[in-house]
Amino acid sequence: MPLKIYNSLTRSKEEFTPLHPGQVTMYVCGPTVYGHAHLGHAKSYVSFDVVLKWLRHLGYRVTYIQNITDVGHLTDDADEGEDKIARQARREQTDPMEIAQLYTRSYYEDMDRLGVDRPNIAPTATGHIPDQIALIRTLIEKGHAYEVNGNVYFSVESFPGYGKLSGRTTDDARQPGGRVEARSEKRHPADFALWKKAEPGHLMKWESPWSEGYPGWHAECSAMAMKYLGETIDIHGGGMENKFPHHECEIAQSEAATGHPYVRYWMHNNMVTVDGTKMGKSLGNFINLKDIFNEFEPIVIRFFILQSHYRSPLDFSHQAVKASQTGLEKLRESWLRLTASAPGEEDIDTDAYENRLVEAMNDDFNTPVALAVLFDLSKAINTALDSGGLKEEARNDCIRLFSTFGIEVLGILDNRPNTVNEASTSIAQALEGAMSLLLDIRQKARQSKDYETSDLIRDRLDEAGITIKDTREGAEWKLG
Ligand SMILES: Nc1ncnc2c1ncn2[C@@H]1O[C@H](COP(=O)(O)OP(=O)(O)OP(=O)(O)O)[C@@H](O)[C@H]1O
Ligand SMILES: [Zn+2]
Repeated sequence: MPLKIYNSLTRSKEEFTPLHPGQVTMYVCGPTVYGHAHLGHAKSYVSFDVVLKWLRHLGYRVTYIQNITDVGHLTDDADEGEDKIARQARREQTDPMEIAQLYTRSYYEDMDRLGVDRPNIAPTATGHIPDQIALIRTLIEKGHAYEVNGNVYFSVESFPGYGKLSGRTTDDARQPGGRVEARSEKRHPADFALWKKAEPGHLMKWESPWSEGYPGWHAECSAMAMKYLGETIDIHGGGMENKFPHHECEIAQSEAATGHPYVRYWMHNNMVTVDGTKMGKSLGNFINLKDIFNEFEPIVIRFFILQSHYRSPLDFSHQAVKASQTGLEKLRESWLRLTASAPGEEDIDTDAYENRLVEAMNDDFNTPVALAVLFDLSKAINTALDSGGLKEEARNDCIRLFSTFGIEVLGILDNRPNTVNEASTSIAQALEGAMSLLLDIRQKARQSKDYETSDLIRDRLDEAGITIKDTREGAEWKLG
């Protein structure tokens, strides 16, 4: 089965074929860096990390761009309100650039801990002002944008495709965000700002042909995506709340400027919620990743996220993450037992498991199903190991499947020594307990002159690679 992706634009699962064979261009909206990343961000970026890893596993050369929004994202979607970064700078009594840099570093720190691969290019909005100005200039030249009092707006009525992603019409959008539009200088209430003239005292501002000001939030993604990936990109991702207005506006301004389709596959992740409400910085109900990492290993959070599909909502609770932790422990134990196991006679139909894993990932990156298959496989492995071990070939295939899907693609198992050490410690403790029991039983058998039982214990342990030595202090055991 070939890879199928749910395309938000056509509202259907489509077979994936990139524009250029063997190569994929992918753009995902990055964070607005005015606070530490929260669990909602983790869902978005872990989900797209798995998309990236699976595409690379399939052999595509993927160029992955994820921007950093460090200017232009206002507190209100309707082109009003304060810049989020500037507002935070005011609160922390520092420069906006310091805020942006502080939280950019913090963001990558958290994503690294979650095992999220860094993008090939991470362009910032402030680093691409000339590109945004060039895009706006083209839109004005082509009659899709107009200037009023130093502000530039995109004219939604000039672009018939406006609304094709979100399903909104320009009439629906008459009052973006459901509010009565305050600014009357727009020709149509749904027109959105491409450039804004800076108010007095505004710190982040640049020279432009229209005014000293700053770009609207939507302009940066179009300008940077097209600069690095070309006029038509294969995959564009982001959270579903960004379909409107952000992505709708991106489509309008990009396609109006180039005359070409902007994105072939639009992908949107669903939301992390708390008691059914979206987790968000502006809503104040967020849980910082740094705080969660004090309680749970980052890999547990990654596992928790991937246990639900990227297009499903994920409700956060401590109990739910604890349950994930227990589940992950089971997988880890099987993985460790498998790698430490000696060959035996048991067989597993690993092809069947592999087919199910590939099918799950090719079915719009269905990570919960892939994880369920890994659990089934781990049960089969445990049963085989309990019955004396796996045949060499089956054992190698199982190791390959765990490495490919558990480590490389899903990133929920690792080879990090501390994890292995933690797991080995618990196995060593269990072994210690079991051995002390066996040696006690053997001692009792010897005392009652039941040499048949005591020899049986010694010989069977010997076969299992454990040597018993009788000393004056009592019996001792060692591996090998
Ligand atoms: N609760 C959430 N669940 C899933 N994805 C989210 C969530 N919150 C944000 N995202 C996604 O993270 C990316 C970065 O979002 P952004 O930095 O604008 O964060 P935000 O917390 O939504 O900010 P704000 O609350 O101020 O709107 C976007 O693609 C967004 O859709
Ligand atoms: Zn964007």
